[in-house]
Amino acid sequence: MDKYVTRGKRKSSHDISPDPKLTVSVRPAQRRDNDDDEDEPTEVRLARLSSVYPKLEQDLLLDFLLAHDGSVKATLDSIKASQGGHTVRLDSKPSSSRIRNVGAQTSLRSFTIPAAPIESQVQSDGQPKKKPRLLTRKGATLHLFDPEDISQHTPCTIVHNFLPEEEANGLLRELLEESKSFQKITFKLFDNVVSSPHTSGFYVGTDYELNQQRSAYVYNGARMEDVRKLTPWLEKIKPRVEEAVNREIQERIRTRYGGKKLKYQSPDPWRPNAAFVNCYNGPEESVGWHSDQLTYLGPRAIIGSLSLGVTREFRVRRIIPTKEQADTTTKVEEEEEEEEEEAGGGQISIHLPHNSLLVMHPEMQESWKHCIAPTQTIDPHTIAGRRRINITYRDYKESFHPRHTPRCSGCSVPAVLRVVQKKQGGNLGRYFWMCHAGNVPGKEGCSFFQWAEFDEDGNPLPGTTTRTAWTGTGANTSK
Ligand SMILES: O=C(O)CCC(=O)C(=O)O
Ligand SMILES: [Fe+2]
Repeated sequence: MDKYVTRGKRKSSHDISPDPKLTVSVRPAQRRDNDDDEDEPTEVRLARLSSVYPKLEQDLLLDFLLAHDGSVKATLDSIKASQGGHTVRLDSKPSSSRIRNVGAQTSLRSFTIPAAPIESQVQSDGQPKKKPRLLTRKGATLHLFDPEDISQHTPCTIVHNFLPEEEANGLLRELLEESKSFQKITFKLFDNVVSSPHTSGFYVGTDYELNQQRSAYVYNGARMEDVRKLTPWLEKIKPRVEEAVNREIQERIRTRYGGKKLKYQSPDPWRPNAAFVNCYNGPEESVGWHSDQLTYLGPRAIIGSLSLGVTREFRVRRIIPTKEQADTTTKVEEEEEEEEEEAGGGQISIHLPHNSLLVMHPEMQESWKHCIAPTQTIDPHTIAGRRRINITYRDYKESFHPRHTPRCSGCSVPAVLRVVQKKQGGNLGRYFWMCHAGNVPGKEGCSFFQWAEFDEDGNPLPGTTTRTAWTGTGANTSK
């Protein structure tokens, strides 16, 4: 019972935060199911809803309740109003798969957030309108299914049923076979060597890239030996992903950034030339909270992520900044940050079904973290069984090839690109290069540190190679 949503600062009678001081009030015998009682705990409200709609799952009822600020009356009115005309027939016997199915979940917009056409999100002066407030509470998870909700409230967009079915299945079959030889990634976390709780493989397009990856690029302080050529299916769908991601990028610029790309975002089309393929074999396999490495992608990186097989939850949470804004921060981001700060920073869960393409937009890696949460159960997939395959297509930029980027002279490991994600020191949002040897099993890090400077389009500026001793700026560890 720890999933809650709060709206704005309103501490109203409908604030449904779990307050340990609240005692379960005894419901007066004559109370009608649609009366609201200020002191009533969520459990009791849920039980009242459940008594009217016994066949609906508790999770779904809770979602509805939360979408109505905890008001049982408003929830019941809304459900009644939705009967007959709505996509989900709430009064009919719900098959649990239908209710839980991504395609069948109603959107939050349908309930409390006025549905606005995309165009109307941009004001006449070109500035994006403030989005409807939808806040997550610390320690709480807000589940989003609807593409418009996801686009509004996260730095991601999603395309369901992305490929024709036979192609998605062909790709899945091929990668399930490939995944038999995938490895766990090992890295050093503080003084321990840890390995990722899932397996992965890395693919590039050409022989030249393959050689470069083996001889020049460094990951977690080590060379990657197992680099593979894109498989026929990975190669085949690459142009589709490219086309869709570029379309989503333009759509986002138009509808969310007021028609102008973000500072440091590349104006060039996104061109995927590498893919990490992840395999999660069973509900317990996962990937922990992280931001993806910017080192070879540059600032404001964009990633196209295709999911196949078992549906899993992709969780995102904003890294809470302070009021001190860095100059890279956009107006949209400032507003979102303020909201998050007020809310105390919860997490949002995006459900990724088979054959869905998730685009991680340029706000994602610098300001948010993401993970694939371990879970108790999964719905087995007809082809994949317990497994989920995920492909993250990436655009490795020539200007971020290790031959162009700073290298630490104290040890042989090339520097990694990071961003200051914490307020201390007044450098929030600034990029820097640092030695990654501290993350290499068996190697100690050195103090190499250097601020990274880019032009408006995210290209490294020449002559920014002054070496400075590492003093600690509150930077966060990347994956
Ligand atoms: O499996 C996923 O959807 C995400 C994987 C991921 O975050 C990564 O490869 O960096
Ligand atoms: Fe990631």
